[in-house]
Amino acid sequence: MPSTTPDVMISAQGIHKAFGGVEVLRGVSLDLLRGEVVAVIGPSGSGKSTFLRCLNHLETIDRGTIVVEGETLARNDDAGKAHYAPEAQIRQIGRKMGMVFQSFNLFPHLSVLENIIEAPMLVKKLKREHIVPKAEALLKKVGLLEKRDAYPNRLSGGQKQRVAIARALAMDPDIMLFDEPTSALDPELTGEVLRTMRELANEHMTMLVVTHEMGFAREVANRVIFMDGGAIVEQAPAEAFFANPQHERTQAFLQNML
Ligand SMILES: Nc1ncnc2c1ncn2[C@@H]1O[C@H](COP(=O)(O)OP(=O)(O)OP(=O)(O)O)[C@@H](O)[C@H]1O
Repeated sequence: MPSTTPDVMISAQGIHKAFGGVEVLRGVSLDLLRGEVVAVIGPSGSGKSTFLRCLNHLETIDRGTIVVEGETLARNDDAGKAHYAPEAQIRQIGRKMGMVFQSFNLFPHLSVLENIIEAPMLVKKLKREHIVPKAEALLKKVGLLEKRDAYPNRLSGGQKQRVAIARALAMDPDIMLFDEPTSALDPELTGEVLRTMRELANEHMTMLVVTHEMGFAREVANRVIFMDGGAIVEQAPAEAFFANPQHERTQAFLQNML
């Protein structure tokens, strides 16, 4: 049974997903708790991004249950196939989660400020004068207020990613999902993005982070999940995970990464 207590922000149970007959998620289950920072690590192709994208309905699942803050996004029907909530409910559930992508996905034809206020105005129907001060406060928070009127092509990768984080936060999500947020950045630019994420974690934002940054997983995450071959092989509190990995596949992976 999926857990629906209020402190479980996302409950995903027995998630299966195949692309063209190849199963890339083989019964993945995870409860993400309020205020938790969970890092999902694992080799390339292990299904980490696909799992994250399923939670946010960027991919549909074949089988399993996804409950977000007590609201069911998908659950198995009598035939054991995933059945989704009606479209309006899917959209409402989607708004509980902010997503940050590896490739930033900023609108190139909009200024930094316009990128941030676009969704609150279009989706939440907020008035411009209401959302602009908030957008400016978010830009200040990510250290980019002076870039308010710049266009994305004038920003570094790290700056773009911080704008993308501010943009996601402007929708007031309860949960932030990060899909390899620093993988497209030059090494010297990852620190500024990780710092912003660390600040969010310190403010007790609930975060699920697919990452190759072992330092971030070790220092910021409360819990680390290791995926391999479309399944969760091992999970533990971050300190225990790195100090004493139990599974030999985890040990081999960490040996390569650290
Ligand atoms: N849209 C898609 N169509 C077909 N196959 C896909 C699609 N998306 C992902 N896959 C495949 O699913 C598998 C899991 O991919 P996924 O991106 O989830 O892995 P990952 O663990 O996030 O890897 P990486 O760390 O390299 O990003 C891979 O074999 C990938 O090629």
